[in-house]
Amino acid sequence: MKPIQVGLLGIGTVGSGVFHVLKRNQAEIQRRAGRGIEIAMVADLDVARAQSIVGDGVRVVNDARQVIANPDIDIVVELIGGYGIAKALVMEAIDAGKHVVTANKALLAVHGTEIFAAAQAKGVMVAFEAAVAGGIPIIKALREGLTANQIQWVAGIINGTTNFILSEMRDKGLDFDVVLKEAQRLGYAEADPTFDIEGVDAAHKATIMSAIAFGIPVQFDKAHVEGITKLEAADIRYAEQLGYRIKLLGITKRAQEGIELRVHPCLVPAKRLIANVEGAMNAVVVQGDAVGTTLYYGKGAGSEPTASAVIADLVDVTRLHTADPLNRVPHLAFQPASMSDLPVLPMSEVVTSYYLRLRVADEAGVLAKVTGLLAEAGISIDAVLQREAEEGSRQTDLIILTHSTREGTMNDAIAQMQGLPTVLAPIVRIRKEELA
Ligand SMILES: NC(=O)c1ccc[n+]([C@@H]2O[C@H](COP(=O)([O-])OP(=O)(O)OC[C@H]3O[C@@H](n4cnc5c(N)ncnc54)[C@H](O)[C@@H]3O)[C@@H](O)[C@H]2O)c1
Ligand SMILES: N[C@@H](CCO)C(=O)O
Ligand code: NA
Repeated sequence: MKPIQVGLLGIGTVGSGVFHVLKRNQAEIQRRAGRGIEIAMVADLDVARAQSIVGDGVRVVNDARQVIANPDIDIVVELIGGYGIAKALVMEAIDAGKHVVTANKALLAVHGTEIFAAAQAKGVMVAFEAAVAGGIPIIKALREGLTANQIQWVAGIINGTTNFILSEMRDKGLDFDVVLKEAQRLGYAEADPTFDIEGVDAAHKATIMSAIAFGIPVQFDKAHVEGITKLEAADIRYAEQLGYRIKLLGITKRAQEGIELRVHPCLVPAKRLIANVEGAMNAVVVQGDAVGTTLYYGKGAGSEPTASAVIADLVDVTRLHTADPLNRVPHLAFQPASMSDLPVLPMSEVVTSYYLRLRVADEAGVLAKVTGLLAEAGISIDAVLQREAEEGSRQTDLIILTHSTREGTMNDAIAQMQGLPTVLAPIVRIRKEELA
């Protein structure tokens, strides 16, 4: 049988990895797919660079629409990125009856509902393993491997750039800006690195996992998004002293009244495996009612790790190309007619535990006032760490770890404590998850 014909839109970091791995492992991949997979055409704005990657045997154009219009192309792989031209091209490819493979989490988190509906109507597949945690097969695990389970929660380190920054700051005492530059140099960061450091990239990925875990539409606009730019070195140190590490986590949870969907820095017990995931590595923990806790670990970014996921999708699409469109694995794991309308909860309804740091006057009775306000709010305390005032200073840090409470309740309690004359600076609050 003729190899399935693939058109690549964009041959940068990920696209070139796809080309090289497909070439290197061609025979093995064909044995798995049951059919050859051939990159027949490439579109990139930089035609000369693209041609130098693929050699003379592959046609390179600068207009992606020529790939979509080519009747010989069966699968279009979108590796341009962003919500702009990439969205138009993906919709046009679907409209032209092509299957689509993409690594573009931003696109799917924001426009996924429209894209999956169009693909469903047209009877084509949109595959996106590379969009979440790069090479880690987390989409496959959630959608297929864990399909027997009621998923209870998913929590992950799903942005390599920020995990790299936190690791380097902690281990080497380097400054944020220095480490960010290094992450960019190493190719981990997004084209616009604010997406990484402000938690947006992780929220894109958490949004996609949330949809698959709970059978809800993708709703990036409902996600709570906080990055690492406001984290202070003092909190990283105090967390360590209390037996925790601070990680930027993407979390989605099934709660009583709806679904939690949030990205923020989080204290995690240092003894958990995920707390020891360092550098640019990613890890996702999934809790299912039947399977219990499972952990997925690996490279969430980079040329060949991401290509590994793109090619897995190419193999899946190749295998399923001839299958009954109504009997394929559904895009969001649940049958389109069986999606749930459980709401994504506002952050005030999220239930979690907290680390609080208060800069307080070093005088008698402060601790009693603060703990009194927490007790009045019904928030119970897990641990307290009071620093000795530094020589010559009349201020000190008071660190409190709490048990679980509603975020709205905590907001009110923080406002009350902030009003105390002995609380001298804005209270630092970092959420905490035991993840067990
Ligand atoms: N780099 C990673 O580690 C990684 C990991 C997971 C997912 N992703 C996602 O994969 C996608 C690609 O990322 P990348 O790192 O390879 O980006 P990149 O910038 O290295 O490559 C993008 C390529 O697209 C080309 N391009 C831009 N506009 C084009 C257009 N209109 N028509 C044709 N080509 C065009 C560029 O010339 C470039 O070669 C993004 O959605 C990204 O979020 C990347
Ligand atoms: N910028 C992303 C790339 C992989 O999606 C990261 O740092 O994880
Ligand atoms: Na993946």
